[in-house]
Amino acid sequence: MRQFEIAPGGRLSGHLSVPGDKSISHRAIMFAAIADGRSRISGFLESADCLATLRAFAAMGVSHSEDQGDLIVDGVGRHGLQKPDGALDLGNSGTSMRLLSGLMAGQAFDSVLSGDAGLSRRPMARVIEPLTLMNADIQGSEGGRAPLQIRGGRALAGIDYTPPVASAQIKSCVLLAGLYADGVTRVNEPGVSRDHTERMLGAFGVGIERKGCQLALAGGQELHAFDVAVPADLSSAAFFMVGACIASDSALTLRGVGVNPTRRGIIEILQRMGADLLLRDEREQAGEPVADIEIRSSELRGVDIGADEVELAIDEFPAIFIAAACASGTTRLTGAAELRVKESDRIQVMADGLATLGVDVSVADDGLTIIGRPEEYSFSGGHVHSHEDHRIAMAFAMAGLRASAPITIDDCDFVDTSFPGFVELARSAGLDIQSRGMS
Ligand SMILES: O=C(O)C1=C[C@@H](OP(=O)(O)O)[C@@H](O)[C@H](O)C1
Ligand SMILES: C=C(OP(=O)(O)O)C(=O)O
Repeated sequence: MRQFEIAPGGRLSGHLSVPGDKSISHRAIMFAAIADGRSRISGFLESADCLATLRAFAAMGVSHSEDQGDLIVDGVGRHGLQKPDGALDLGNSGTSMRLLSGLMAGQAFDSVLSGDAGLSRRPMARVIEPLTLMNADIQGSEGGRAPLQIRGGRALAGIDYTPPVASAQIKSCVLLAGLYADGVTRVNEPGVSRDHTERMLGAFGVGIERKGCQLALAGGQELHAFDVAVPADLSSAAFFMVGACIASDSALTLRGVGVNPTRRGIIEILQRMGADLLLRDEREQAGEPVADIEIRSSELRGVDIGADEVELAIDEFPAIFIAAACASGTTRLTGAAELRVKESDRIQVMADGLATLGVDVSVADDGLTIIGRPEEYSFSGGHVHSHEDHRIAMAFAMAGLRASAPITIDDCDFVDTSFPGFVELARSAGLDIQSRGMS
């Protein structure tokens, strides 16, 4: 397993392009695969998670190729997927498993969705339940975990469903099954969640209607090829945004980052904390809002973050906690129990790492409280465990910028699930980071 070693101090500067958006890359493959015709995907994220999705469709007879750095996918149509030879191994990727479960429920053939040890610990009852209501035959192993066994050839029926938590993965799963169902499928969102599925289904020619918090999609619609231009991933940019805020004498521009309103909670939270952060040249790219983000060293202050903001910044909390530890005053997060069921228990694992680095932190069931240390060295050095969670590893890497001694981080191979090239990009921006050990 690779380990990161970060020498203390440093500043971040320059113009950076972080890799493509993971959520949008997954959806681009899935929708292009079941569309009629050839789609071109530029800016596709070649991370382990998205490559797992790509391999799953290749195993179902969807061919792809590369042209001038773009990914070309030859769609097979809504009913053109073929039975794969074995289980579809989705690695560490929750998005692949939950969205594919909806798609597989509508196929004529049986399938098995499996994943690595981390993915096999994550809750899948949240997709098994609505799919079962739609008359799918889907079985998890004990406690509703992967592997998922899905029987094909079922007549699915549209449902009117309210998920128990705001989740783009549950919403997208139900809508994808809805494409194969008789009648209309309705999802009532209990809170705002990222809307990439709705935007991209629309771009592929699917009629999907929103009335307030309800989405409605009629079954039986065909998708038509579309060229997707994937923006840079705000969730990857988040580490550099926080790094530039907390390091002295720093100024970064992050180019072409997705700033979808259902995803940009971190921008609002950092601005509320006093970050010197500006969006430049806001524009639209293949149906998604994009901007350049300029960010400079900032004197941050602690804030309260409540349930209504959680899903808008769901993957950015590890980075936000690092910012909070460098702020003056206290940051309190509530309503964030969902963080406990990501690649790791991101509340406990971050709290443990922060405590190791000398930060005063207390944990509640649904959040945590961090008492910031705005002094020059907000963190001591120390040895932090990422628990095989990419976002934990990258967040603690940025803590090195305000540490008094070296920080080492375990289990960093998983960074490749979302951010291949993180170490090289961070070094080019000024972080003194080394990656050691075998992958
Ligand atoms: O739909 C997606 O692409 C994702 C949705 C989020 O999960 P939930 O929707 O379950 O909160 C997020 O944590 C995940 O990284 C990607
Ligand atoms: C939660 C994440 O991804 P997934 O659910 O796709 O594993 C993430 O990338 O932070």
